[in-house]
Amino acid sequence: MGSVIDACGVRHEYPDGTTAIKNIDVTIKQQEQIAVIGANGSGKSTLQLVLGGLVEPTVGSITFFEKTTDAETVRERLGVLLQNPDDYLFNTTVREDIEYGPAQLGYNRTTAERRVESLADTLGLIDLLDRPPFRLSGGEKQRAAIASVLAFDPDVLLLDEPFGAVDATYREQILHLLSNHTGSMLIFTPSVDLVPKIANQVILIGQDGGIAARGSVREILTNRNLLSTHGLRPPQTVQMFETVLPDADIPLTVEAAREFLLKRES
Ligand SMILES: Nc1ncnc2c1ncn2[C@@H]1O[C@H](COP(=O)(O)OP(=O)(O)OP(=O)(O)O)[C@@H](O)[C@H]1O
Repeated sequence: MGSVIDACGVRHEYPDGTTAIKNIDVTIKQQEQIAVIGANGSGKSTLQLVLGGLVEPTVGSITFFEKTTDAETVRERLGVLLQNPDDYLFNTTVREDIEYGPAQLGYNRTTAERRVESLADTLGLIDLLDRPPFRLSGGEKQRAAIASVLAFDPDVLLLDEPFGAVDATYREQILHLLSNHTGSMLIFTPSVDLVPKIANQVILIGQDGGIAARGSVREILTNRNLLSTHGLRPPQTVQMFETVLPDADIPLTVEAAREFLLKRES
């Protein structure tokens, strides 16, 4: 399968001399769904900016879609959601913000409106479409920002903490939208509990800003020593079952844990 992002020997230093990420050699292939986890300050957001083509690496190179190192030529194929939703919401109304993507893609008016309505409906934004984005709550802003990124229908999603300010109901809706995304997806997050629901692979960023490990969700999230070396803990279900079950059988989500317990009772 072809690669969508190929990073070779990447390092990024901020102007004050801080090295945020280093020795990054990573290939993201079509349709891979990867959670990039790491402790606070390990370099996840910087890696997202660099892999999303918004920041040039200080050293090394990024090739997009096996054809270019110039992110601007493939900008609309990369859906980058930054940590701060205010970075997306710059129009007069929420509707205009979400419509911006389909308009850029040259969709006709009816198709664009349908896309906006469908995303707004799933993300509970219908009644907020005519509001100025600055009059939204934190969670509403985050949902509007996600809608405006998904409206582009990009080939690759790079999402920094998409669930941060969002409540449980809309978290499920976002998970549902993301599970329908057929392209590649990278989710950058310090919280491991949702990872088994959204990803099938994990990249662990170490506290030195390098890739400490890459593997299946189960392989990485049941490895308590590896996680604790890099300032993280396994998901709660792993913490509950790790002394009771072998790693291969530990339920990774609450739903899987419930199923396991019900089966055991019957
Ligand atoms: N603009 C900047 N100038 C200088 N150093 C920075 C800048 N932005 C981030 N850093 C530093 O780079 C390192 C990586 O930061 P980054 O924001 O990429 O980490 P992160 O893993 O996303 O953290 P978090 O989980 O807290 O969001 C940290 O040491 C941070 O202090």
